[in-house]
Amino acid sequence: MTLRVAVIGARGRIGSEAVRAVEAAPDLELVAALGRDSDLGELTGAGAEVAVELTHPDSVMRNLEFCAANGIHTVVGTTGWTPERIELLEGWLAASPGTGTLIAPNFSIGAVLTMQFAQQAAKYFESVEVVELHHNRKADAPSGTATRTAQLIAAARDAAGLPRQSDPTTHGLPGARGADVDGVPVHAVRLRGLLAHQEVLFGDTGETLTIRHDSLHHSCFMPGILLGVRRVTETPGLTFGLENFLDL
Ligand SMILES: NC(=O)C1=CN([C@@H]2O[C@H](COP(=O)(O)OP(=O)(O)OC[C@H]3O[C@@H](n4cnc5c(N)ncnc54)[C@H](OP(=O)(O)O)[C@@H]3O)[C@@H](O)[C@H]2O)C=CC1
Ligand SMILES: O=C(O)C1=N[C@H](C(=O)O)C[C@H](O)C1
Repeated sequence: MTLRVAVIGARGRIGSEAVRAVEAAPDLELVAALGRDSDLGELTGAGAEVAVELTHPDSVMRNLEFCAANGIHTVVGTTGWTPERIELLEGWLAASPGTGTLIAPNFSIGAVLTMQFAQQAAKYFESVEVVELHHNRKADAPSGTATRTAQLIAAARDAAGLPRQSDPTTHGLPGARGADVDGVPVHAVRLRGLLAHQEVLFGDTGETLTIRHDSLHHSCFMPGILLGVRRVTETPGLTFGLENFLDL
């Protein structure tokens, strides 16, 4: 028995790679590949059991509302997650018992480990900054991965009773110290030629620690997407982060 899978955002950078990955998986069947102009009814018409959502922060909510209402499980890579959006999604899933959604800020194993290592290091260093670097066609900044990394670092520091970090910078151009994500400065670089990269910089007396991850090709996201597709059908409700499906 194969699992019937659809990809929404099928012509995009990651979506087109996901289409190929699903087609190549013997236990999965690609039953629909939707672009911006497609009718969401194609999902139900094709009998999709799982939809992989890889579109744009402006599109993702409408697509997920439709999927939840129709009992279609979703694996979501699209960024733009706020507490308000998560609450809305949880409401749609609550009204559709048995339906599961995985939101993964990053599907690559290296990025998931980067977040875990950063969380682990967070309480040992006074200073921490996140630098994310992406291709220049990216829709948003900071990246979903950098935002999640900073949130995890901040939570680890709060749990250890560490104060929010501060420095004596009082003069300069707005933005020079990056965006403030839960007290952690996050800097975003956009450069033609890059794909997706992140450095987490830690500093304390006489030493620094740099955790760096580089995504060099969209293929690095595929094992995570396929794992999500296979696991989400047996995981009702919202799961946030691929680490929940990994044995780390
Ligand atoms: N979690 C992860 O590991 C990863 C997440 N991402 C995220 O995935 C998202 C897509 O990234 P990327 O592929 O680079 O972006 P692209 O712009 O290359 O692709 C997005 C695609 O979605 C299409 N699209 C937009 N709205 C809709 C809609 N309502 N229905 C169907 N299709 C739609 C676009 O069509 P059109 O071109 O006509 O606008 C486009 O083909 C981003 O949020 C990105 O941050 C990316 C890589 C990894
Ligand atoms: O837009 C991208 O390319 C990526 N988006 C995700 C993010 O914002 O974190 C994941 C990865 O960084 C690639």
